[in-house]
Amino acid sequence: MDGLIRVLDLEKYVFGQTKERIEFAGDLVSGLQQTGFVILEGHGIERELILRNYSAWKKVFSLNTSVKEKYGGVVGGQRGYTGFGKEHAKGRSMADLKEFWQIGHEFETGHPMELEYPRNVWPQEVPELRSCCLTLFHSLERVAFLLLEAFALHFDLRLDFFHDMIRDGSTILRAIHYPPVPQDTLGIVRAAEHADISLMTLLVEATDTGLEILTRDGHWIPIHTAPGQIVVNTGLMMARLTNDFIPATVHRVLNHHSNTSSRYALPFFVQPRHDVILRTVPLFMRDGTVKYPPITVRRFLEHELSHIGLLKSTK
Ligand SMILES: O=C(O)CCC(=O)C(=O)O
Ligand SMILES: [Fe+2]
Repeated sequence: MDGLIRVLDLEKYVFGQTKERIEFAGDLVSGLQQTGFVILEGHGIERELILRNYSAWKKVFSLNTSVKEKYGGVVGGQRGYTGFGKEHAKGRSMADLKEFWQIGHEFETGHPMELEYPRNVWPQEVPELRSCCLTLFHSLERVAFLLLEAFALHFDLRLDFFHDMIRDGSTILRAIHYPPVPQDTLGIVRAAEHADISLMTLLVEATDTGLEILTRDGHWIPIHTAPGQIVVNTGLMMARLTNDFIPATVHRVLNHHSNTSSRYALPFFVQPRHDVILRTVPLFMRDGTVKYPPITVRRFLEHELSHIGLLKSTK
């Protein structure tokens, strides 16, 4: 099934002339429209930065649980550490086999957005983490800006249509540790099938295989990536804006039977500010039907996070 997921080169957009930019934008949109996933090269993020992040995060997750727990407890796991047994896929009661740590935007004192999100939580035991993690965060955000600009170009929207939503957004970089899988997992997997809540997700190369997507005709296929490639997928927020024209494709991370080692992953969930209203863009209402009523990002996040065990249920 290799070849089903398109491989795109972002340099074609960044350095290309009008014709090449338009071609890139068309390939991006049709790739996402067909499978909800594309693979990106030429994104300009140095592999060395990614490897430095993994080495710092491995140190963090190898700390004693009692130490990691000191950095937990932020409402909804929005920032800092969330331990095993907390998050489960929507509709599942068994938690995924993972622990994770989330990082968001940092604002200077006095910035109007300073109090909008919980503050980042950094482990004092791994002092080198903050700088390489924030560098990766901003590098991934730059890639997201470019991809969403190409999206807007393809649909003849204002080029900063999506930028206006995600600037200072509720975007999250999530570092995940999936430990070696126990012999008998009773059907529990590293990450059960789910669609992402985000507008778009960027996944820099995970340290092991296991990611699979559900195709439109109901088959699970593995995603294979080469070193340095970024997997890009669209989430529920994009599906709402586009009336499902761009899907939020279901995916999962399977345990591999030979797994005696940990797996680490760094998904970057690109999300708008809380006050942004997710409403279907008129161009996607071709036959006049709108599948999803408008909802603020704040309300949508509360609703979705309550379904995966991270927030108490909301009305
Ligand atoms: O671990 C991965 O490769 C992907 C994780 C994922 O799908 C998620 O956290 O939403
Ligand atoms: Fe996901």
